[in-house]
Amino acid sequence: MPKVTVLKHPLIEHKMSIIRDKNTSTKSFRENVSEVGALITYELTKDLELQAKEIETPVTKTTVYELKKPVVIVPILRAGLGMVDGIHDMIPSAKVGHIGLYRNEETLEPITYYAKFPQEIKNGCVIVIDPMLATGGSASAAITKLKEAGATDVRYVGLVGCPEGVERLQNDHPDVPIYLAALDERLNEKGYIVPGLGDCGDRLFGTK
Ligand SMILES: O=P(O)(O)OC[C@H]1O[C@H](OP(=O)(O)OP(=O)(O)O)[C@H](O)[C@@H]1O
Ligand SMILES: O=c1cc[nH]c(=O)[nH]1
Ligand SMILES: [Mg+2]
Repeated sequence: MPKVTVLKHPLIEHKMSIIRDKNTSTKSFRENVSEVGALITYELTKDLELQAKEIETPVTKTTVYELKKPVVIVPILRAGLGMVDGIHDMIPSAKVGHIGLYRNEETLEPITYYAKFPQEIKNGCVIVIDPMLATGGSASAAITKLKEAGATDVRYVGLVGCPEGVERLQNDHPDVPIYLAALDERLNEKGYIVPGLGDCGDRLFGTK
């Protein structure tokens, strides 16, 4: 089973308190989602491989260490876009791929409408982003598409998950570690996470 890491950090808890509040403005919601993305990146990347390189500081020659493999960030549209800037600020060399999925509101099955990945997915570390891990159908379908395109080192990052989504992702992709800011109680009858934060895409983009 892949590891599930639920981050425990006062700054993440505080930002989640703002994100979950239904009275938070679109601007503040967007800023806090991106900032939690940046904070999760620290934990998410702590096992990335390094390679040695010789450089000169203003004082002397020395050995420094840089990331060995390329990093590719792949947000699941739309809501995944909200965490891209925070993660990209931490890893400016990362390439960004995109996958567009939406859930059929009745069946909750994900429908793919767009996919564009850089070639580095084949030899790089691929970070799939979707703030909400609800049934897990969207994250699982996105990762399947990435693997079909050649990705081998994939990790998933989200804001809020629930037991149903974690179980689905673990079963479908046992090799993919999961990083979340919070693991909530359950899904409701409409497929929303409880207590959750509502519809993340709508709250990010002001569409409701
Ligand atoms: O785990 P799942 O049950 O698949 O649900 C999670 C998905 O639902 C939401 O997307 P939505 O379908 O609302 O599309 P949007 O991001 O374009 O709003 C969310 O952004 C996830 O992609
Ligand atoms: O609670 C949920 C579940 C799926 N998608 C969302 O945006 N929110
Ligand atoms: Mg979506």
